[in-house]
Amino acid sequence: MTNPKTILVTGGAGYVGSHCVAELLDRGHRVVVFDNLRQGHAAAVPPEAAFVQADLADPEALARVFAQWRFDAVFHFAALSVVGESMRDPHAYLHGNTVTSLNLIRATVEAGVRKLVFSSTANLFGSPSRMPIDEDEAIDPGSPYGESKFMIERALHWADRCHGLRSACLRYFNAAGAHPNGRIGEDHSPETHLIPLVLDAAAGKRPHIEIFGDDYATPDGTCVRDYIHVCDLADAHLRVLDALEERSVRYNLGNGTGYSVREVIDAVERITGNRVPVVVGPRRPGDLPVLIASSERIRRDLGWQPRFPGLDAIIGGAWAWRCAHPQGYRTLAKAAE
Ligand SMILES: NC(=O)c1ccc[n+]([C@@H]2O[C@H](COP(=O)([O-])OP(=O)(O)OC[C@H]3O[C@@H](n4cnc5c(N)ncnc54)[C@H](O)[C@@H]3O)[C@@H](O)[C@H]2O)c1
Ligand SMILES: O=c1ccn([C@@H]2O[C@H](COP(=O)(O)OP(=O)(O)O[C@H]3O[C@H](CO)[C@H](O)[C@H](O)[C@H]3O)[C@@H](O)[C@H]2O)c(=O)[nH]1
Repeated sequence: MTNPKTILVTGGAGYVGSHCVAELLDRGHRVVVFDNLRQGHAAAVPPEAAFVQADLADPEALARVFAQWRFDAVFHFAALSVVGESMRDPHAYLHGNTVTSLNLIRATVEAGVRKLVFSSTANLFGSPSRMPIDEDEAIDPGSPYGESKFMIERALHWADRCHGLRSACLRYFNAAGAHPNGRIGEDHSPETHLIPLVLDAAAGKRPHIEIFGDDYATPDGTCVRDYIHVCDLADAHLRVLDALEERSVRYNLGNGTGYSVREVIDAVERITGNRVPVVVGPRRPGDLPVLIASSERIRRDLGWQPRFPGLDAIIGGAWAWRCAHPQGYRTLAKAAE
């Protein structure tokens, strides 16, 4: 490592953030995690990272952190991020996600930090005109969650124009998998994501998986998504840091291959060797039939390419983590007592 950097990671105790922290530390960087632990886990933050438990809604807590460390960049993962919840409580998302991000952007600008990498989402593309979806697709958020992410993208646009804060907006498609080091993985409460739910059903921890609709205009009638390994997302964050010397960027991040809900269930049965009981339910409001990313732009610009592109590798890693930590981070927290 020739040039170690100091990075502030908001939401670094969460799923994607903790994998990015691991990648940063592996590459010799210094990390400060800022997380309120509303969803994240202290046990997901390794001892090599400094940890501040605080809320982005608290500008004074932010000011203290920026006064204590001199950051080279900010990685901003912290957010409310459940699409369905945002449909039931739009204010929590339109207000909560934006106010906390505006606090962070202001503190970043005031501290003279010049780079910020932001977790955006495929939910910006609620009415795609073509598949796969590239960065020129029209923005039409599919939910208040997606709208809040778009509002933050716009705030970052103006922070660049007015203050020279360079940002990368990374629109993740479906993050999945677990770190090969076996220490970190996906543990949300409540869990809403398909792969961990199907794994729970395979492990007998849930009676079945409910398929949200099998009457879509897709080959088997179930929704198709582009699952991207969480470590490939982390790698993209590291690559865009250098690109930000020049200009702000936005990239769609996926593998470019779609898998249906039934294909995910079949893969889980194959990998675990267990049967997954299935119940077909109604469609979930807000779900699109197909979401597949074109990541040609980041491949071309930065040479990014997924290291774990296959569904089996993604599910296999997630299964290994769940087998090693059947209670998720609760297992680790107990062991540390
Ligand atoms: N997981 C996905 O498939 C996916 C897809 C697209 C975009 N994203 C985005 O990526 C980011 C990370 O997603 P994730 O799945 O890791 O979520 P997560 O809930 O596991 O992690 C978010 C972390 O932020 C923390 N946090 C939330 N609000 C905070 C606040 N006000 N102050 C301080 N900390 C706060 C939580 O405690 C949690 O540790 C989110 O911004 C999400 O919207 C995720
Ligand atoms: O119990 C379940 C859970 C999910 N699904 C289906 O599985 C697919 C994937 O659902 P997830 O909830 O795992 O993921 P989403 O595609 O809804 O959402 C993901 O992508 C969004 C962008 O489109 C957001 O960024 C969000 O944070 C991220 O989790 C969807 O078709 C959903 O209908 C089921 O059939 N049953």
